[in-house]
Order: sequence, then C-alpha cells, then structure tokens
Amino acid sequence: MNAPGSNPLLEVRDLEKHYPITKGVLKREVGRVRAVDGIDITVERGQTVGLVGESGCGKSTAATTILQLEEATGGQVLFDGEDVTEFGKRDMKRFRRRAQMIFQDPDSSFDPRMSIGESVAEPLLVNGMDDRQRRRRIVEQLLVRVGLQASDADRYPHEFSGGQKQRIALARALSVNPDLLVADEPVSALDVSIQAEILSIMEELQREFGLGILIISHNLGVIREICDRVGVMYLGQIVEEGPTEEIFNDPQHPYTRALISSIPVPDPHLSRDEVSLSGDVPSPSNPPKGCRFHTRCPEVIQPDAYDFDQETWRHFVDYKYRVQDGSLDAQSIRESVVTEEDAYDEPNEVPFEAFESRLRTEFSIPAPLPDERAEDVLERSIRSVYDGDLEAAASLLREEFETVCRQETPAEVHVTSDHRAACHLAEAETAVETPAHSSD
Ligand SMILES: Nc1ncnc2c1ncn2[C@@H]1O[C@H](COP(=O)(O)OP(=O)(O)OP(=O)(O)O)[C@@H](O)[C@H]1O
Repeated sequence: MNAPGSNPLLEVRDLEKHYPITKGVLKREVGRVRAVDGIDITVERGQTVGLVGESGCGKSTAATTILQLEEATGGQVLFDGEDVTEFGKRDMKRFRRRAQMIFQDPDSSFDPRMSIGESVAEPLLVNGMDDRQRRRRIVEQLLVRVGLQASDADRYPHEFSGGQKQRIALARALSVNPDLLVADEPVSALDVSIQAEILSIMEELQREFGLGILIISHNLGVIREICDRVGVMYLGQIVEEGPTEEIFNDPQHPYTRALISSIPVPDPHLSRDEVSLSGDVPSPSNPPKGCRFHTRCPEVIQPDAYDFDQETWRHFVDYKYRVQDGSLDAQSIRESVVTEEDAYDEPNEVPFEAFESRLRTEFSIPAPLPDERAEDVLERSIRSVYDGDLEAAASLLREEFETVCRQETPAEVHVTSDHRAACHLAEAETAVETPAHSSD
C-alpha cells in the first residue's frame, strides 16, 4: 500500500477508447464505437483489482489501452503519478518493463521454435541483460517458483499443457521484476481444476513480489477468489466498484446482482434465484440513453403512476422497445398464429383478437393489465401494430410508459466511502439513508 501522500501504482482517470466508424474513400467519420467510455480505476501496490463484465463490455480494450498497446482517445493513465499517455520513448520502455501483461491463450504467447528458457529470458534480453548465464539462472529460479523444473528451460512449448504454459507465461512476465501485472482472462481457457492452481500461484507471487494486479474476467467466481476490489463494467463504463466482499454481499447495481446470480452454485441441492438477462450487450456504437443497462435491466423503474408486478413491467418494456426500434415483426406474429391454430390458412386472415393474444403470449404480458389506463394504451398500441402502423404504436407507448432509467443518466453515488455505483435505485437509497446528500 502507499505511504501517506504517495501516489497509487496505477490510477486510471476518465479513460476513453473510441474507434472511429468511417465511410467511403475519404474515410469520413460517421460514428464511434465507444469501447471504453470514461472509466476510473485504481490499483495500489500489492492489491489485486478485478474488472468483470460480459463479453463485449470493453474489458480487453481497457487493458490494452491502459498498457498503451492502443492509444487512448481520452483520459489519463497515471503510473506512479506520471501520465503514461505523455511518455516519450525512454519512459515508455521503462513503463513496458514495469507493467507486464498475460493473455487468455497461453498457446499464442510462445514462439514454438524457441525453447522455454529462451522465451522466459526474452524480456531480460530486451531490457539489456547481456550475461547469458545470469539470464539462465534467473529463468531456472522462476520456473521452479511457478511449480516447474529448472530443466524445463530446455524443452519446447508443445511439450507443455495449457496450465503449464500459463505458469511459464507468468514466469516470463515476472522475469523483469514488474510492479504491475495485467492479466486478461488468464484462466478461462483452462480446465476448472487447473484454474484454481494458477490463481493460487498468482496470489503467492503477488504477495512475494508486492505486485499490483489488474485481472480481467467475465467470471465473477474467479474474481471473488483473488481480488481485493472489483470494478463491474457494462458497455464501456464502470457501473459499480468497491471492495470484493461488499460487492458480493451488498451489490448495488442490478447488473452486478445479475452477474452474481449466474455464478454456478457448487452444491446442486442449494439453489439460488438466477436473474436472467434478456438479449445481448447492445452495440457500443449506439449505446442506450440514460442508464445504458435499462434495455435489459430486470429492475427497470416503473413510473410512479403504476404498480405492476416487476416481471410484467420488464416484459412490457421489452415490447415497448421492440415497437420503438421497429424490430417487432407483425407479419411473423400472424404467421405463428396460422402455424399454431388450424382456424386460419393465411396470415392476413388472422383476426385482431388472435393476433393480440399471440403477441401477449410472446412477450408474457398478462391480459388484461391490472391498470385500466395502461391496458387501454397497450391495447390501442397492439391495434396499431396489427394495422401495420408501428409509428403510431411507438408514439402511444412513448408518451405513456416512460422510465427514469431511460430519461436520465444515473449519477455515481457512494454507497460507502469506497464503494460506488451508478444506478437510479442506488441513488434513491443513498438519498434516503444520508439525507445530507440530497441537499448538496
Ligand atoms: N479495433 C476495434 N475496432 C472497432 N471496434 C472494436 C475494436 N476492438 C474492440 N471493438 C469493440 O469494442 C467493444 C468492446 O470489446 P472488448 O474486446 O474490449 O470487450 P470485452 O469485454 O473484452 O469482451 P471479450 O471478453 O469478448 O473480449 C466490442 O463491441 C468490440 O466489438
């Protein structure tokens, strides 16, 4: 940890990596893929910090941008207090030694023609250690340190299993005595039985070398195993961040809750209510307005005027968004009625009642809705969909069923002094618990 007043090992501030989307021969920029869209994360010496989220949330881009393997489009990466994004050649070389990375696929990390000894020694050579025997001694010590044998230095990558190769990758990363290790899905390509071994070696090495580790994983189980702190990433942003135990025991963001609920329970007799998330992560080239998670959030907030059962409300909002983005296909609903009911031969023979009933079944929307006014608007919107006028349906729904989750971007709130989350629900709760905040 830091001496008072000294800088954290790594401090990422408002980091952005946007990829331009270009068109035509002139490569005119017509949009941006917001892969990383303003993240803050800190890694102290001797600390392990996890970055977790589904595939496509921007974790790998965050890692490569932090390490300057890709140029940031905004923000700062402070390493020991110095802004890495402004480093010249010499400082960059020093940074490249002090901050090492290991990847998911240990196979791709090695040149099959080089012996393990040569591969592990490579960073030493690049950093100017010309003494061959000294290099060899260090390599042998490191191989033993990661649970292999000194004589393995003379063998070749194909002679090792995936788990052994990941141990060798660790030995190589540590050969130059780094301060920071960034590990991108270091165990997800390995058998579950081997994963625990690699994680425990990482923990031991971290203690021994006083390393700061940033570990990236889609697997919260892995993160819980070894991290002191966790950042939960969704669509290029960190939606919740805090000490690991707090994140697991008192998750504030519905996305975190959904990820936690999907961790497999080892004992099949123990059950947990798994929160299922509908659909995939939306495209970062056109992220949803307001809270980016609202298009999939099981806890999306209802307008004050309604008191729907939450699941019904979620299904209802799914219907609304499908109407609004124009992806609801009335013809396929008619066709499915024809396929399932003998009464009709052609899609255009399907009457409104059968169409409506099929649509409600598809979206799990009960008939009628418990609220009369809502039922009236819903019914009129389904009538417009039936008539092929999605525009009219969309405008009816837009006016009636708005959620704060789409209307407003949630502010980041501090649940405790070092646990933050960006969700309207967390905002409401902290406002109740700490009234002083509301008057700020
Ligand atoms: N070079 C690129 N050009 C355009 N878009 C990119 C580029 N690299 C990544 N992306 C996009 O950025 C988003 C984030 O990708 P990234 O690989 O960082 O996510 P991830 O959370 O690490 O997912 P995974 O675990 O699948 O690698 C994705 O939508 C991806 O398609």
